[in-house]
Amino acid sequence: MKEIVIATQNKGKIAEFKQLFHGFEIRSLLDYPTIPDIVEDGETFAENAAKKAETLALHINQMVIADDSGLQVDALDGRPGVYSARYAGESKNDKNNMEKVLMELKDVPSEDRTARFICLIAVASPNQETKLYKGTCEGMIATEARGANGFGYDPIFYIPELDRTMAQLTAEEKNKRSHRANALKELLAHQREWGL
Ligand SMILES: O=P(O)(O)OP(=O)(O)OP(=O)(O)OC[C@H]1O[C@@H](n2cnc3c(O)ncnc32)[C@H](O)[C@@H]1O
Ligand SMILES: [Mg+2]
Repeated sequence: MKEIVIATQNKGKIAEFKQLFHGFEIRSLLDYPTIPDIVEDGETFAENAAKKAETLALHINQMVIADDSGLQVDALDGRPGVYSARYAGESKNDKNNMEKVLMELKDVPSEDRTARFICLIAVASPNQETKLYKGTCEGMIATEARGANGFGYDPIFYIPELDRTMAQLTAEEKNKRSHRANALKELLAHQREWGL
């Protein structure tokens, strides 16, 4: 089976990529435990995605994909943005991150709670220019967490058309409309360039 290496340690992302890239064997940073932590010090999703993909591609000398993603809340001027994973502190705790967003929005009326998930996928290969593919998914921030599927901010990300939060969708439903799925569609439109 063809193999795809994804520079992520996030088990939620790994599970989604396994479903999205069917027919491929998915490897991740969890399979390369000796590679030092990659510091995400970029100011944009694109910079961080490129850094993650390029760093691992150099270490293993083969093509690597990375995903840098996050939640952008309009009433918070785009926060948590690139700081989504660590919004409530270095412990990277999903529940604390969601509580912080809900607290910051406690006086914001429903019509002003618009938000989106953003995903930048970088593809890096030794001696090739890194390419970036973007996907988004529009929604609203709920007033409380609902649902147990997915990961990260999914329980507070409400999708009005479906009247459910992202965490109330099945994996299949999320993978049809998510920011990650949309970015991957862009990548797959170029898959021949990458020999996939
Ligand atoms: O860097 P890697 O190892 O890939 O894993 P990470 O969790 O640190 O990933 P990011 O740096 O891209 O941070 C993204 C954060 O944004 C949130 N996020 C991204 N995609 C999401 C999704 O599909 N649903 C809910 N939250 C998501 C979640 O809190 C992630 O931890
Ligand atoms: Mg990260």
